Amino acid sequence: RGPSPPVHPGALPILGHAHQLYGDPKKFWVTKKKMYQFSLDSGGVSEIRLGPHSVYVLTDPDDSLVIANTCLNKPYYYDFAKEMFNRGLVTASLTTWKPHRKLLYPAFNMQVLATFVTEYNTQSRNLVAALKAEVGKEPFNVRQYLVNQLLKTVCQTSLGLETKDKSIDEDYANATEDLFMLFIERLKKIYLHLPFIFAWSSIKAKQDQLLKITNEAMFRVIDKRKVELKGSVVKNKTPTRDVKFKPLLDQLLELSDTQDALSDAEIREHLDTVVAAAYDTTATAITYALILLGTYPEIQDRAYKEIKTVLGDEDKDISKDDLQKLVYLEAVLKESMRMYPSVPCVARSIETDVQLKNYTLPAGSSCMISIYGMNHHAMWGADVDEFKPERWLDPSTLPDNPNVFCSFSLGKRNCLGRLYAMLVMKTMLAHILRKFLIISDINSITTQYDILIKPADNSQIRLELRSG
Ligand code: HEM
Repeated sequence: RGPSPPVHPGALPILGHAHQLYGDPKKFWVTKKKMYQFSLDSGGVSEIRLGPHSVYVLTDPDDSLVIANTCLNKPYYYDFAKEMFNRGLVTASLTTWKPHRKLLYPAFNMQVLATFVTEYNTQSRNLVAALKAEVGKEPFNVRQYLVNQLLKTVCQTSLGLETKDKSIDEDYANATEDLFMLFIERLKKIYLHLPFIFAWSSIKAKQDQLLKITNEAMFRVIDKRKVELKGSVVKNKTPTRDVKFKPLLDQLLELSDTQDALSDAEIREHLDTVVAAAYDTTATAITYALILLGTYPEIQDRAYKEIKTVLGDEDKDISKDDLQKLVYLEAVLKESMRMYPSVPCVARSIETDVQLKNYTLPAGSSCMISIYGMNHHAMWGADVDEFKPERWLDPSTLPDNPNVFCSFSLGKRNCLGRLYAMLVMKTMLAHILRKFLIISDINSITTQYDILIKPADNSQIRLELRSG
């Protein structure tokens, strides 16, 4: 089989590297960063061991693409989240994922997303109104504001919920966040990887309580919408409320009616997946963009001037065409997502031997594709650790290998919502920047990891009102 990749330092007999995963979310992030760095220093592939299980850490973009396109199943530790998401796209096994990705794909095309832009504007205005309470005060937790607003935005566009509808609210968001913490808890304690031990653990009991909250909330939304749609067919009325788009839920119910393609349980799993995949990732990405803009006033100034040039002085809504013209703002977002990718790694199961450039990875192992590692690869140049949105404006200053930027993952199982994410994030950022001056210091912020990377501190940014 040829040479094996270098093994990350510190492996113990039986445990492997499992003992290094212990500790709080801040320490966990420090450990993960060390693992990515070792892989980078080792030429792009290294190995860690979770007990008897080998996990290869990839930071080489070509090898990562090979894995991303040939190994389409997720490893057994994604199953920890299966009780919540099951056949939802992120956790689905290959046989379910393939037909379901085809079914959901049209719901994320530009034509559909363009109909959401008015909603993105409305939610951005609500966000700006809420943020006014923080003007002139001490640094605060802007991520929490963004989480609340983006959850509402996603509930509108995916579930058709009106703003005042509280079916999916903070309780749902908190339960989801707690569930993620439990999945991580289980990942770190390898004895809990064994289903029969996990079944008797306090984590399983807590998980069941939380799943009851999230499942019941989502089934209530589906049932209510079914009744509404039936009622409107009987009365021959248009089924949509006073919104000008068809939410994902309606599209899935239609598929279930016309093609008998999806059960209610599958619809619930897709909706939970899309909601969970959407609001926290985008909230985190905007948070880091704001912190970085607050740290570099000249970059913030350039972004502000571009917004003023494209939108003028009026407080008008931002159209899809305006969004396309905000090229510097897009560069700011891409650069902050390069430096702080909300999802720093994804994993794949290796079911048959896979030949990479220098190694053959054996069947029965798994692979961690380090998005963070590749976004910090030496291919970016000597200024890899600097926040430089300008690099995105001139293709000759970007690495030749396009896969080296992979904040939305890479290959066939990449992020289905990337276009949605870019549109909503640009709209929100533009609304925030045209109203407020952001002051922050990225160097005072520590990062923690709980599937996503997030600022560990609540003191994230300060706001001043702009005069012009
Ligand atoms: C900054 C925002 C976002 C980031 C960084 C991000 C990143 C990612 C990544 C890395 C994956 C691969 C996960 C894995 O393989 O384990 C993924 C998958 C996915 N994302 Fe996103 N995402 C974002 C926003 C969104 C939004 C807004 C939506 C929906 C509206 C969405 C829907 C999905 C779905 C459905 C998948 C599963 C795709 C599949 O397996 O076919 N994401 N995302």
